[in-house]
Amino acid sequence: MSSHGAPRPMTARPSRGLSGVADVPGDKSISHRSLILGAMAVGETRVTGLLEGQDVLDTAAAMRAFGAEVTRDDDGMWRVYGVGVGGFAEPEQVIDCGNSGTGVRLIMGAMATTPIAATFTGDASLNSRPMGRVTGPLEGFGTQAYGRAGGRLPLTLVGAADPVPVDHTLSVPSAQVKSAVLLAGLNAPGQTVVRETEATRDHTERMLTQFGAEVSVEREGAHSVITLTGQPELTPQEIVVPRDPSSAAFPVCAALITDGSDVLVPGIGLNPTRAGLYETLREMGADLTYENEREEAGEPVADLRARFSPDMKGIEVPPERAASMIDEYPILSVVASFAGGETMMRGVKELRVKESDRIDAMAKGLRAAGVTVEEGEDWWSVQGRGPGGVPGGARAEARLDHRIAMSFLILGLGAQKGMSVDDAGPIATSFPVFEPLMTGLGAQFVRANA
Ligand SMILES: O=C(O)C1=C[C@@H](OP(=O)(O)O)[C@@H](O)[C@H](O)C1
Ligand SMILES: C=C(OP(=O)(O)O)C(=O)O
Repeated sequence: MSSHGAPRPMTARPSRGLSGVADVPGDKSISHRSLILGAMAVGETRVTGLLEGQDVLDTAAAMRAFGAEVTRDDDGMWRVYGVGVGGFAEPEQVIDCGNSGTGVRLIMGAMATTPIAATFTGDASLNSRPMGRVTGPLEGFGTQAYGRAGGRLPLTLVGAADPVPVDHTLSVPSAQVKSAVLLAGLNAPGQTVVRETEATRDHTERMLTQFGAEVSVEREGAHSVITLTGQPELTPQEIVVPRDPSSAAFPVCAALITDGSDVLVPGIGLNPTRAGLYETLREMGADLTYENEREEAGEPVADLRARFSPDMKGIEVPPERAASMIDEYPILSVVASFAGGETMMRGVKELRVKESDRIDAMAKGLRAAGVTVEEGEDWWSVQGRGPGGVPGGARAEARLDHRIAMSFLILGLGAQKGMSVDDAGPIATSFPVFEPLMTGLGAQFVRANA
């Protein structure tokens, strides 16, 4: 939903000795896909562990608007009664995807090859993000797109009546674009091909296979050719959503930078296309261990244990790792502020087109907190001040961006004078229990400015 309500300022006070078990919610990427593919299957898909963040709730509402029945049992299990590939009905109202790039881009793909029209909108953040990267390849199927300048939302799509499959090479490393094309390919006869030169998260490919679609992936290094055979009948599934590694990053990083901490974050999905942050933290010298490594619902999973790590050193993050940790750069820059020496992050221009320009948002807030940051279009660097060396005591702008709000609140736990954000409201889009979960570990948060 685009109405966001009054801003909710919040302050994090210096905190030490965070401890306990942090049960983070389900993976956001997998949650969106469960609802969308459930809606495109014939019959009832059941989903447990679905993330009940606003982004995913908006996708659930959108699936209802396209004709699927989506319900939640009292025990938290979600049921999706799908209408089949090509079975979407024309929505009567505008589809409001709120703050969610994943939601709107995947749903546009899912409807693009059904002969119906739909108009999409979102909040001020989403309506400023580029959509041409998705509507361009969708036009190859015969879909028509009418958006604002630069392909921005609000935007109307008219689905192709006689779709032709496409062979698309991604021009940006984006799982959202890849997924939109594959979902559109579901209702095109013949083979839809997506080629990527940098590996991005592969949840769509995995889940399409799980639902019974024919998908082949040929890999050579980071290059992949993904081929989907169109017009399958998708079989409903029982899905158990693993816990989100992108949300787990916040309690893990809080433990690393606050004196005396020891936190366990169980059952975290460690799909290699998502786990880049944890590799990076270990290279920096973080006391971070994987316990009880196992497989759950076809995804590698482990319990993460993070302890206060006063000896972390800045590193040069390999650019080829960027896609596997793209949402984690804001919180990495916070950890880098408490490490010794420089952390250099290159190949990250995609950060400029997320919910906010994340390089600019973090650079401004970190500088206000007393940290030196340099930046160029495609890179940024942070000069670490060592454990206990970050002054803090400033107020950062969240810019309708959940990850920016959470990152500065975590910074405040380790900074000398804490840290405030002007609006913690956006956190509910991806991590609705962030505040109780963190305070349960011993973090001190105060609503309104302290
Ligand atoms: O496919 C997905 O679920 C996502 C892909 C990424 O976006 P891009 O595809 O734009 O890189 C990521 O930033 C987003 O949070 C979730
Ligand atoms: C970029 C993100 O989400 P989305 O693109 O779905 O809005 C994110 O969650 O960090």
